[in-house]
Order: sequence, then structure tokens, then C-alpha cells
Amino acid sequence: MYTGNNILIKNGRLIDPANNVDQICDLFIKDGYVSEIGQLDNDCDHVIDATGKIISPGLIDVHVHFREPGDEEEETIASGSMAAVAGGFTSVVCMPNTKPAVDDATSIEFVHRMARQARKTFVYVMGAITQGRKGTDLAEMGLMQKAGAVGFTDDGAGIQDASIMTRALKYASMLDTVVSQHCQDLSLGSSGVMNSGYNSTVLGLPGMDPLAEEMMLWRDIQLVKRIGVRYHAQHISTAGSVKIIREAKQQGVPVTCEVSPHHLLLTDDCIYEYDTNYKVNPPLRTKADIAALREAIKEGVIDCLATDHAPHLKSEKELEFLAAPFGIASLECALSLYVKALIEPGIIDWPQLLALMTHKPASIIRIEKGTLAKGSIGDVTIIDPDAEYTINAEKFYSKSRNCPYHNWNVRAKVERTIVAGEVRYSAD
Ligand SMILES: NC(=O)N[C@@H](CC(=O)O)C(=O)O
Ligand SMILES: [Zn+2]
Ligand SMILES: [Zn+2]
Repeated sequence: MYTGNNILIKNGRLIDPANNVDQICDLFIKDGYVSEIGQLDNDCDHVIDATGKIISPGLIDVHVHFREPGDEEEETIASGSMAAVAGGFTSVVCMPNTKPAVDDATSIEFVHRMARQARKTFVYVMGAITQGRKGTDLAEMGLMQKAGAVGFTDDGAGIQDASIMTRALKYASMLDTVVSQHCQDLSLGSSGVMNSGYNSTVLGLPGMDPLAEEMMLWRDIQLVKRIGVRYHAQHISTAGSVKIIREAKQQGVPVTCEVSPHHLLLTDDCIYEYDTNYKVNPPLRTKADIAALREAIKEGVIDCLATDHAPHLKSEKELEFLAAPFGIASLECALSLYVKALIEPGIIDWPQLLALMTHKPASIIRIEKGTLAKGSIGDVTIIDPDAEYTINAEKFYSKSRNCPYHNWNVRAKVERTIVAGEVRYSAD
């Protein structure tokens, strides 16, 4: 008989990067919180044998798109939450580019309410920087923060106007919050659909200049230096961006950044058949960019990994390349993709990977999560690092199927996802 909320996880490789822990042991979760770690013999009805498995703090993704309100046929907060736990994520941060945009306190509360009802993963929200994400008038950032917004972004677009960005950064500084930017200067071209270069020329498709990303990133860093505010660069994709961030960090600028799985694994060579599942913003770049991003991860220049899970309808992705929407759905296979990109080639090891997916993203949005220290919330992901499987997008809990990794053979399977001491996902 099941008599309570307690779970005993036995004999796993417990990796808690925040506390430099990497050892075979047991973990006891009591009433939703981490209660004991060690060789345990607690009396418990719910025992999970984790022999050969990794016990990790619940994974955290600071960049996902759930499409509610507005495009519920693509993803709802409930379907996205289920996809999250299936991917091992116990906390995600929703972007505000819904319809309407999340640009006021009521909308923030709406997302929280739907997430509570879904009762899968913890869902945090970033509010829009500008009203309706139009880039012209600041939204009520203070009120949204009071309602629980963990940061601000107009993701899908960057703030083009430097004076608006200055005002946003000053407000954010006052509120001690983080501004998250999608770096893309549209004055260098707003009609591009893929990386500009040899492939875009051959395919006859309008290109997106790497400089459009780097120019906005560089501009923002100058503003951040002057104002003094936490700034996060979303989904950076070019070798040039790595260089800008590395230099800014050397100068002590409070900048952080994330990288998405597709920018570590795919290049614009993939677009030769005009498959729109490879259409994403920022676009897939080149082998040299992948090498620079991987090297930056090894060096510690990248602060976290984030999926930028961007679900879209099949009917929209079936449009011609020029007209199809940008985005890749990857929440449910992200961990395996990072393993392929970073662990298999020997760039980083498991503790380093998990740091980039747990306490490091937690510190960017300042939530007290991402560790298994005694007293922490019972958010745990159990991973079989050796399990091999084939990604099957048709079986995703996500409502969308726009996944270029369908049929890929990968490693590392999420076995169980425990959120606040409750098993919310189980692979079998
Ligand atoms: N990344 C994408 O290609 N698309 C995102 C928007 C974004 O993250 O910029 C989306 O909302 O679909
Ligand atoms: Zn973006
Ligand atoms: Zn995004």
C-alpha cells in the first residue's frame, strides 16, 4: 500500500554539480523535499532502484514556447508540461510570444494557473518587455514581476530601438531582474529565412547575416556596461557572438548566455531539400560556428543549455520554405541531443553537462533550485546514461511534430521525473 509522499531512490550515481557531489548513494525524499543522502535503509513503500542510473537535480530549461493562449492546437501549457517532464525537465520558463503576448500581470497569472492545473512541471514565465511585443512602449514590468515574472524578453524579436532598450535595461536594473534578448538587428535584413552564405546563394533563399545577431549583442553589452543590469543572450549561434560574450565576461560585464541543441548539431547544409523542420531562428549556421560554440561550452563561456522548444503545426511547416514558421520542437529529446553534441565527442562530462542544465540556469532566473542538497525541493531526474533508443517524434507528448531529429539513434534516456516529491513521469 502507498502510504505517503516519501520516495527512496537506491544505489544511483548521484550527481549534484552545485555541491560537487558525484557518488554512488541513496536519496530519500520526504514530504516533497530532499531529506537524506547516503547509504540509507529507511522504511519506505516507494523504492526506486537506480542501479546504473544517474540521479540528477531536476533539469531546468529557461527557454520554451508553449502556445497558450492563442495557438492551443500547437501546444497547450498542459501538453508542453507533459513534454517537459518526459524530457526530464522539472522547471521550464515560458516565453511571452503567445497571442496575445504575455505583457501584463493577469497573463502571467493565467500561465501559472494553467500550469498548476496541469500538475506536471514547474512553469515560470518571462513577461514581454514591450506592450504587445511591438518594440515601442514598455510593458508594466514591475507589475509583472510582482505577479511572478522571472525576467523579461520580446523573444521572437529583439528590441530594435536602442533608446527603448536603454529604458528597459534601466527598469530591469531598478527591479533587479534579468533582460533576455533575442539578438537580431532587423536593419540588416528582415526577410531572411536561413543563414546567409554559400548555401543560401545556391538554394536561392534570402539569407540572415551572422552580423545581425552580433551587432545587437555588441550594442546591448555597451548599454549593459553603462547601466549595470543582468543581461541574458538567448540562443546564440555564431562564432562571433562567442567572442563578444567571452570578452564581455573578461571585463566583468554581468552577461550570461544560452545555446540550443540545434546550434550544436545541425548546419545550413541540412537545408538542401528545403525541409522546413530545419527552419529556425537564429538559423542553423556552419561547422565553424558549431565548433566555436562547443569550445565555448568546454571553456565555461556558455552559462546554460536551453531548448528553445518551438512547436508548430504540421500544416504550417508544410508551407514552402519562405512562408513556413521558424522553430524546432525538442523538449522530449533535448538531453540525448546534448549528450550527442557534448558528451560523446568528449567535450564535457556528465557533471559538467548537468551543471549547464540545473543550477546554472536556476541562477540566471534566480530560483532556489537545481541542487539536491538536504532541504531542497524534491525535483529529481533519473537518467539511464547508456540506454540507446530511436527518437520517434510521432510519440511525443508535445502536440507538435516539427522535429528534425525524428529517427535519430541516440543515448541517455529519462527514466523518471520527480517533481516536488511526486513521480510525474515514468518511462515504463
Ligand atoms: N526559435 C524559433 O525559431 N522560433 C520561436 C521564436 C524565437 O525563439 O525566436 C517561436 O516562437 O517559434
Ligand atoms: Zn528567439
Ligand atoms: Zn524562443
